[in-house]
Amino acid sequence: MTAFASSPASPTPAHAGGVRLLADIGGTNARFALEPGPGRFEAIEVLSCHDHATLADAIRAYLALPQVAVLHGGIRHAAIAIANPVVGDQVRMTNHHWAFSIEALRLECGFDTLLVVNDFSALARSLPHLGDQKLQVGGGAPEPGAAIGLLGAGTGLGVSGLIPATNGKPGWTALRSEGGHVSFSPVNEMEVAILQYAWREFEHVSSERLLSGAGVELIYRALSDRAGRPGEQLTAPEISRRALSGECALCDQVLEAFCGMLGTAAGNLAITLGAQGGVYIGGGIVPRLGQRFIDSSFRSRFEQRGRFSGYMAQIPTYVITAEYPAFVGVSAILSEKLSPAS
Ligand SMILES: Nc1ncnc2c1ncn2[C@@H]1O[C@H](COP(=O)(O)OP(=O)(O)OP(=O)(O)O)[C@@H](O)[C@H]1O
Repeated sequence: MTAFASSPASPTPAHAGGVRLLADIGGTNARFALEPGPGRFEAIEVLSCHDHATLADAIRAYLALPQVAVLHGGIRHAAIAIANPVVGDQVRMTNHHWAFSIEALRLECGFDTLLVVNDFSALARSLPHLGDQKLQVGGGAPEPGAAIGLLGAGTGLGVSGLIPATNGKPGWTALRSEGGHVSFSPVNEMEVAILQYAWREFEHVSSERLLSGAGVELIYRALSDRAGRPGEQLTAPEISRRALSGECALCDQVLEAFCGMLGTAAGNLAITLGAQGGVYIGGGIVPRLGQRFIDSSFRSRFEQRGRFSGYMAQIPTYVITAEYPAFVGVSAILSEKLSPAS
């Protein structure tokens, strides 16, 4: 478990319905926070999904932590962003074994309200509120009111976006997308070789199979095989570490391939949505690459679009630098659901 300092107290009023519980559940990390008042995130903790048999166990473990328990006298309202499609009451994670009924979980935890939404739909809702917690990587100014794209590589590849609200009100509608599962499209010989290697393991090679932590490891195996060193295995964090320290040329090639492929995927999303409001990159991997990502072929691959290269050159791309942006989105969704009763 990793603990982080609480955000500083702010003068926003307390929620009338008491302290709220917010969670962002990925295939590897379960991030929790308490929200005593609008936009105040406190007692942020990151638990490992693998340490808990069920999501209910992880929630109970978080709420019982001494530094958390002291801040709440029981939770009435909670919202969870989770890495899988959410349709109906039954939830089954794509990249982890947790599965549950939303209503059964609500009753088990004793909440009045439990909202469960897709993690990238929640993250998309946070984009208009990021302020300076993003870093622009190329392109011009975003076109006001135009669609916005979002993708993030972590345990999986999350995809979403924002389109202007269509109900006549100001604001945005977040897309419910499973765009990480589009078919991977190689654009050069090396990527064709990586695809051919991936076909040995998967009948359908989606973008997520390569643009994720497991994907970094697969690219490493593919390029090792191509270099005549088959069978080498390294974890994604170790590949990054060796690449960034300069001690492994092959690892650096893997990161370069990963960033280039992400550029193509981001460009595909931009051109499909007409995302002239920009494309945002989230997820756990890219922020860990720092300057190496900025210096990579990501942006040139984003723009490499034949007759549409000029169109793409105008579209800004951003790396999300906020540490816990999904809490902002999931908090807004819960507030909307409870408003004005709470
Ligand atoms: N330095 C690194 N370089 C490359 N990959 C990394 C690095 N550190 C962690 N990873 C990989 O990132 C993944 C975890 O990503 P993240 O922190 O976004 O988790 P998550 O929110 O649980 O994922 P998701 O929301 O996609 O299910 C793991 O596959 C891990 O191997």
